[in-house]
Amino acid sequence: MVKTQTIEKVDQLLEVSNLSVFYGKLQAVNSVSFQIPKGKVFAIVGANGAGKTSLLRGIYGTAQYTGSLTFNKAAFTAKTNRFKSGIAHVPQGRAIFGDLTVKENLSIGVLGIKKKTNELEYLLNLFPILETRMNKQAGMLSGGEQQMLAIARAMMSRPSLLLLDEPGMGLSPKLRMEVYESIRRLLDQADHDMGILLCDQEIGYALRIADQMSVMQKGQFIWSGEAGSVSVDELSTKYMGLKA
Ligand SMILES: Nc1ncnc2c1ncn2[C@@H]1O[C@H](COP(=O)(O)OP(=O)(O)OP(=O)(O)O)[C@@H](O)[C@H]1O
Repeated sequence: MVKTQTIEKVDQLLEVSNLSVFYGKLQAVNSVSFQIPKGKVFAIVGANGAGKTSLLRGIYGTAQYTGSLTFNKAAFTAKTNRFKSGIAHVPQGRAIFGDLTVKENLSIGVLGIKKKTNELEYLLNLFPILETRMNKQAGMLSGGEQQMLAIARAMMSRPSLLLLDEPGMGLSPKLRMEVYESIRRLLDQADHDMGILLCDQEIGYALRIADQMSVMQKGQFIWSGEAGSVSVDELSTKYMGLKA
């Protein structure tokens, strides 16, 4: 009798095929392909100038790109509104409104979309620290709290895909770890199917929370695999040119 093997069907959230990103004549991303399954954190690590931010911008449609993007089984064109399709982008540098309160910052996250009833309650469960800071000016929060606020604001629209560009930048190792743990928690505790694409310069933090990872260099992926299949030392020495 012939044995049939059951292959688990993976439900892909985002399928990126031959993505290239350009700034005029400069090509920042060179024909990159990967998939993000629902419920997973996909991390892209690479040094300064590797092309991480450009890749996120290509996916979000804010930089000129070629290649194909399929999100929740629908093909994107350059004109598809990514936010309305269910993608939220937290760019580098915590784009919060420092003069507004935490509560006001969060309410901006749902502008322009159909309001659900309990976004705030849902978010405060995921980021309990923000509940104690609701009426505080966002500019007065610590760096880690500001980063959590930026992520929480993006989550107010309950995106299916969250794009995070170096969420630990400028934070102390302790705060950085807190932010990364809250990122993993928000995926694991989300009340809907979602995935996360995270870009980072440092392998160690990303590796702790990622399910899958790629190393990017000069606009291309030079290593891709399961995060659990590799050590920080191996990736650092072999692919990032760093000493163990
Ligand atoms: N707006 C822009 N106009 C022209 N070139 C750009 C622009 N943004 C980025 N680049 C170039 O694209 C390449 C990739 O940059 P990118 O910011 O994507 O890298 P990165 O991996 O995110 O780096 P970092 O970790 O320093 O943010 C670099 O050569 C950079 O100089």
